Amino acid sequence: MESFMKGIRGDVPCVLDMDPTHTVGGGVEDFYGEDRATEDQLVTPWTISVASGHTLLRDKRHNKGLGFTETERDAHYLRGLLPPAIISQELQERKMMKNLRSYDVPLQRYMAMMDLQELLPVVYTPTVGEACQKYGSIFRRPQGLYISLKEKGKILEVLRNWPERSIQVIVVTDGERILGLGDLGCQGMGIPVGKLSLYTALGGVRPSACLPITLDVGTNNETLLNDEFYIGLKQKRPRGQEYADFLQEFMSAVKQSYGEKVLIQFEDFANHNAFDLLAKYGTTHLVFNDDIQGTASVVLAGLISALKLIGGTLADHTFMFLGAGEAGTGIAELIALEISRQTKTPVEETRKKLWLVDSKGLVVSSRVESLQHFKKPWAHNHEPLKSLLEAVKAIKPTVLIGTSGVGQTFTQEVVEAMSTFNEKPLILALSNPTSQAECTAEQAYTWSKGKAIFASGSPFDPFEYEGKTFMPGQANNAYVFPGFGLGVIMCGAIRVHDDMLLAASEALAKQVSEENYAQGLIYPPFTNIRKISAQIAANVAAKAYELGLASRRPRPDDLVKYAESCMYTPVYRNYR
Ligand SMILES: O=C([O-])CC(=O)C(=O)O
Ligand SMILES: [Mg+2]
Repeated sequence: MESFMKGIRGDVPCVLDMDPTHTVGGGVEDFYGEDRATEDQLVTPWTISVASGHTLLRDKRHNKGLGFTETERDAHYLRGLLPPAIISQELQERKMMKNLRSYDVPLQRYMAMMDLQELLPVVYTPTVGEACQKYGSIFRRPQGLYISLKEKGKILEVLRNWPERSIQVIVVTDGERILGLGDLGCQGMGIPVGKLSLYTALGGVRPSACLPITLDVGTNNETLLNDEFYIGLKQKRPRGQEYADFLQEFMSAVKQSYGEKVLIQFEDFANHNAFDLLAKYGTTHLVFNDDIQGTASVVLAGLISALKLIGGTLADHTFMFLGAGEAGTGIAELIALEISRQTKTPVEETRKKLWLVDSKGLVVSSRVESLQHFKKPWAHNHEPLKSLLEAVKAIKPTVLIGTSGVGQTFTQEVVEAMSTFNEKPLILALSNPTSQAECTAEQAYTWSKGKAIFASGSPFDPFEYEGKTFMPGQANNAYVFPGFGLGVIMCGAIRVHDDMLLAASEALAKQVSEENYAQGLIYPPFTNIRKISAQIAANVAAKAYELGLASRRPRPDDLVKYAESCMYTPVYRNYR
């Protein structure tokens, strides 16, 4: 079986190629749990067979549709099962794109692409948000692995039902805070599926090595609980020990199944679990929280490159956040860390340049007793202020960052105030999807009279203001997590370290060209993302080696080349 797997995958030179013996500490080598079988412990007699004929056409990993050559049609019993034309992969892609573009409604495009996610650049924010909201009614065929409270005590067995054994990246959500849309329960599955599609499309991680997981622990969303089409458990979310035990079982089962070096990306958990999970499993597993760490790394990159446009060093600026949750505090902490490194000042000092505003107003020291633990480091000395506008006027930030998950909260007054004391106010409206953006590109440019440098989490079209075209950037964690993940797995990292996030930011910021700056862009265009991901992967891996956290030896000399050689491309392989 091993040689068979090498045979079908061996045509792309890549260390990520599944050598089933490559992991430590897990059950990877014992793919089917056969070694653990006893009279009481029964095992499933899994088999692997070579697909041909009708079965081959229905196997989405190997099917090429009309792309099968004459020889392959003979060799694989396909004669008669396909019409006679042979259509190249390139032509198939063109046909697919033409069909997709013929749909006017983005959600229809999403549904058309659900069948094809491994091969095409994928649907992401904003449509994935709508897809999650309507997942119950658009549900066609399952994607990803659903692990619900019903499977408590049996999670290891559920993992075994997944058809792939060699997993390198897991994106897991419990659906409690899907983008800025709130608790979507089990329907959050669109997010891990979408994120992993980007892992493949943007970061070149092999699709079969990606595992999307939704932990269904119920939902507190009354609409879903009363929806006859809801696909998840109809019960309220447990808190405390029951939740912690379930997560513990999951995390242990993952390690046991896939080993020490599988990357587990936490996605769209609610604040009250996200920080604790990251802290708890950060020391025992290879975990990464995209909303806290990925977003932070992308925003820091944007800030580093924005300095070329707004001048000064990071330490010269004053930052204000609306929203003191995962993204807000995550970004703030990474900026404070970078300033601390640059200025050799303790992070406790550098944090004072960053101000957070939450739903109760400015985060200040007089509120410290009642603050959630992740907000406490940001409670600076200042009189209490109730609104963002008051806070902006009092603190006069140079950079305003929206991470509130609430749309239309950067009002005209706020943007105008930012423009009175800043030559070029930097305004980042990061909440997703578009409906939750703190302001639109059009509003930022119009209200600032064309002064703002603007980027947002979800994409906005270029906007023309007084004869000039403004290009909004997309400050979305999608710039970093695919390359970051590739970097981590290609060097066999065993833990994620904050310095690896800084390394990713620096690599991304370096990719912004003079031409981009001239257009007011603080991020490089997404069209070059595979190249960018390779640079990020290389820088992250270099840092992991430097920190002694990389287990793959010897260290490749040219990490960029190595990253590129590790990237999977969806081209049809030739069959014997
Ligand atoms: O998914 C996205 O577009 C960015 C993200 O992580 C979030 O908003 O939670
Ligand atoms: Mg997210």
